[in-house]
Amino acid sequence: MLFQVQMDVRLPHDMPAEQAESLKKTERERAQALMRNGQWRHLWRVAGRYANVSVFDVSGAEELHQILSTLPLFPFMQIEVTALCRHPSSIREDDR
Ligand SMILES: O=C(O)CC1=CCC(=O)O1
Repeated sequence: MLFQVQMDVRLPHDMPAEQAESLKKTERERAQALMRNGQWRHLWRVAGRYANVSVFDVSGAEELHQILSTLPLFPFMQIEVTALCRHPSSIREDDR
């Protein structure tokens, strides 16, 4: 199943810079591992905001929740999930 996920990152202003950089580094490593195994299909920055729009390819809501809730930045993100399905007019073979 495909899910669009919007993540808005809200790091506390008083978080020490070192801690913030460490969290971002571990988040990047985890995201790239999930991209390599195909679960995190797209990752786009929302222009002008500390937010991303992503597409996940997972078995269902439980797997998606397991992934999102274990992201290093999870405690500092507001997350919105939208289930996707194939559009009948799409000509892209990978939109499944
Ligand atoms: O910067 C973000 O939008 C949060 C994030 C998700 C994956 C990653 O590497 O950073």
